[in-house]
Amino acid sequence: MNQSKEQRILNFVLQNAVRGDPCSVVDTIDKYCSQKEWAMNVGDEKGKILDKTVQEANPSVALELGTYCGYSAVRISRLLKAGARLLTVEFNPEFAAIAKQMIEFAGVQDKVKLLEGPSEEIIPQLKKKYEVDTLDFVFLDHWKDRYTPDTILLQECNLLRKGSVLLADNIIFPGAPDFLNYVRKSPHFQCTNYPSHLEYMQVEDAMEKAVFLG
Ligand SMILES: CNc1ncnc2c1ncn2[C@@H]1O[C@H](/C=C/CNC(=O)c2cc(-c3ccc(F)cc3)cc(O)c2O)[C@H](F)[C@H]1O
Ligand SMILES: [Mg+2]
Repeated sequence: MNQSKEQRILNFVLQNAVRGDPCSVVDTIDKYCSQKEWAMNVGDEKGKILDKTVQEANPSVALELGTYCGYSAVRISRLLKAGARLLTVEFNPEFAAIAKQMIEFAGVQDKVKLLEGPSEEIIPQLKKKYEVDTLDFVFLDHWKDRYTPDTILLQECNLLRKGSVLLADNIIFPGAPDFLNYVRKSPHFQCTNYPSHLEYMQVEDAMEKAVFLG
């Protein structure tokens, strides 16, 4: 049975990156996806915006929705302080298996917990089952029409506190118009837009930061 694209990306990392070196894993995925096969990783240009936002937030507990191959999980976790952790959610078992191997190869498995299942089921479990009080940082990069319902769900589950930072990918392409509307119109969020480009392409894209005001 021939391999999936995601399996080919993982194999390229296993053969070309440096085990235990998250930066080399990130760079190797970018190399493969810019030269061989496009894939929906946040990429290096938007990745730099992600890096700055994570460093500014300096989270103790971070959540990612949509792990995919683990590119942004490795990218985020390499910046976390000692004792800080990233919970990343992925409901596709094949992608979860790839991401798990990617995270372990990068050597960040002690900082990252991959939660396999749909975000709408996992978010309500974060407090009791995963011992989360509130989230300091949330990266939204899963199905674009799920950004808004999951942002509402995070609030309903009391997982956001004054200053919690949400960062959403793909505001322009593929686009998340209802999310943009929701957070920009809400008195509970302070929004900032970061123009950029679609990963590995010369197509306009953007990220939106939405800080919860309580
Ligand atoms: C809904 N709840 C979920 N729970 C857990 N895991 C989930 C859930 N929903 C999805 N997943 C999981 O999260 C991932 C989904 C990522 C979706 N991302 C994109 O579609 C996306 C698309 C493009 C794109 C741009 C140009 C073009 F020509 C074609 C595509 C660019 C991007 O940067 C993207 O992020 C994963 F696949 C899915 O299993
Ligand atoms: Mg994306």
